[in-house]
Amino acid sequence: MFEVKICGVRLKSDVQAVGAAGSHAGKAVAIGLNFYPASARYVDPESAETAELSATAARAGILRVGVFVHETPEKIARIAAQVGLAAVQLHGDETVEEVDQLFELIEIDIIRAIKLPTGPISIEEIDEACQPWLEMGCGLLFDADAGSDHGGSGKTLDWPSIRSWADANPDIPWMLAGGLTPENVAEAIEVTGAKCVDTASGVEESRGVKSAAKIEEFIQAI
Ligand SMILES: O=C(O)c1ccccc1NCC(=O)[C@H](O)[C@H](O)COP(=O)(O)O
Repeated sequence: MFEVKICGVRLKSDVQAVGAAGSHAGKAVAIGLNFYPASARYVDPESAETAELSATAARAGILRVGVFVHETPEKIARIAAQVGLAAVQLHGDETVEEVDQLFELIEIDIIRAIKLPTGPISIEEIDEACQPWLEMGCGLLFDADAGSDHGGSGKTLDWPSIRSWADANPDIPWMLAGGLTPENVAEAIEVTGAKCVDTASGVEESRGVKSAAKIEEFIQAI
């Protein structure tokens, strides 16, 4: 679907930076729009600014992924239609029943954040965390467990553990997140074999404020 997602984009200029960097590097890019009110990266789904952000991305051929934490399936479906999302990313502790209901309401992809500890973890433990979501048809995004913040922690996963799981499951597509930066993303890809990477804090000047230069460097480094 895409090779890189820059998550927590809040300004039209951020979208333009992602589009330009994607074109320079010849990469399929996506943006994450964060609809979790407690996040420093929150954008209001009802605002004219968000509609304009989404329209700017659409014109540039950039996919929009909506990030949600503990919203009702009905609200997620309404926002997805309103904003023109290509996928929704569930980053809380949503239940299988809630995700089942969401599948009834939307036809776009559902990405499940699999929040893992930052230390070494076995193939079996990762399998167990993924299994319910794979059975439902969700896409997988591996991220570092951010506790009550849910995401965007800047913490990295144990990449060799992810590689071991990926080698044991070569037919399952997945995405890598968690503390990826322009400086470490090439190594993360080399170690894990990730085909799709996601970052939020690694391309920011300060929490919630994206840097066009870091977005360019990150996408160039892939
Ligand atoms: O970014 C947030 O503030 C956030 C808050 C709550 C749930 C999810 C959130 N972000 C989701 C993402 O896709 C991030 O890119 C991912 O968690 C990695 O973040 P980082 O370690 O900062 O690159």
